[in-house]
Amino acid sequence: MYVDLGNALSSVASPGVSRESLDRLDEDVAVAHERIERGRANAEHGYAALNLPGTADPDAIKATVEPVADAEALVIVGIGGSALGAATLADALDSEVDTYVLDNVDPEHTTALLDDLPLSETAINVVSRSGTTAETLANFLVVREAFETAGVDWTERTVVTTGEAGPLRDLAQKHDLPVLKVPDGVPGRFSVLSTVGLAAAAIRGDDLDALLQGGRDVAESLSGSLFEAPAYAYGATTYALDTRGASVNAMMPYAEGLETYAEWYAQLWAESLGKDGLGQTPVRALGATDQHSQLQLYRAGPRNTMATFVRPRERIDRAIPATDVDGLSYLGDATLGELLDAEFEATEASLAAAGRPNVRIEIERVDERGLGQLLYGLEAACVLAGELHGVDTFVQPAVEWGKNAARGLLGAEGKFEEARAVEEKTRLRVE
Ligand SMILES: O=P(O)(O)OC[C@H]1O[C@H](O)[C@H](O)[C@@H](O)[C@@H]1O
Repeated sequence: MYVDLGNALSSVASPGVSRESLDRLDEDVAVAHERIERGRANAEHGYAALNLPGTADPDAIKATVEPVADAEALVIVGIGGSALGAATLADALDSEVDTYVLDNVDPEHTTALLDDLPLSETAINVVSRSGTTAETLANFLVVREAFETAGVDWTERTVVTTGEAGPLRDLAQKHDLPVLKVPDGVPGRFSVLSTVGLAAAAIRGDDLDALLQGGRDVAESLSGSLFEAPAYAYGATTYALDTRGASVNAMMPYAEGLETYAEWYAQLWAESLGKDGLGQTPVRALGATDQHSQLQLYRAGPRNTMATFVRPRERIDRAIPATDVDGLSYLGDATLGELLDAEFEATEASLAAAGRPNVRIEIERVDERGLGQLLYGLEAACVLAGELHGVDTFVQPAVEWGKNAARGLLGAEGKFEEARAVEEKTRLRVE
């Protein structure tokens, strides 16, 4: 993973960070790095996730999913950190296994998907760390029933990924389902390189070793200086820009397969850093598509936004056929990849020319190793940014509040006092 901070410097952009400020910030990076290393060494909650490239066991994962290795289709049932990592891999990597993610409880969508799937050839990977998340459990019950109605034994087609205990673990034991344990100390949004993201990847036939190798590439580069560790360079620069007014960070990969990566990043950034009145709002964008929608705002709107560009240095390319149509002949000398790269360079330069901060992240190509680098790299960047901001990166109490309110409304057992806030809503109706 390569990071270029040039367009974040105050000589280019406002807000921007001076080279001298980065040098001073590097002392804080050294302190934060020590804290992170201590957390990793003691496998503390959250920090333990940065050990996954060395602790995940790809062979055990492959062995556990073996009963569904013949699947033609895969449904991942999960939400948030229990879906977005696997969804990112599925979006980016080719597989013969058609992969679908049920991470919402829209009945029309769920019904349409189940109606279309070849259920007897379909594998289910139901994923919930807590084993209690209402959306995931509800969707799983619906999927199960669809299999039963079609006369397909769902117990033969299901792999469960969950924590040590909980309702989903109980259900798996009752039906003797293959179960993968979510490792201790790994919050959902940091779990893609564990059983949470890798079970689906294994069913799809992705190269787990290369994914973990990508993670190791970045892990090995972590050091006490942002000038030596690309992941820290990114984390420290976003922190510096945020504290200087860039409260929005638009993630804009220039690769169609990385569209879901921007979604994954949005959860990582929002849930980890949005605390104590702090945080940088993540925005999902896609190059070149969103040049034609969002870019106007980023170049000419309020000076509160930084852009993060991600691009692979190599891609499988395709020539643009020659044409003699007036004004279009220049396209015939190019490839689609060259056009996309030109759009990328032009957009980056256009923001810099307007004094708008942006950072470039590159990988060699969108493959398992490159994805391992991008995923682990942003996790390490996020942990560093959390240290610099002084927030508790690994909790999400605000999300838990809403989960409790929804469960209370549905009449779940237990005291969900948050549900009362729904009744107490302030109303000013206009009809
Ligand atoms: O894996 P689960 O326990 O089902 O949790 C799924 C998701 O639930 C909540 O929304 C949390 O805020 C997320 O961080 C978590 O990833």
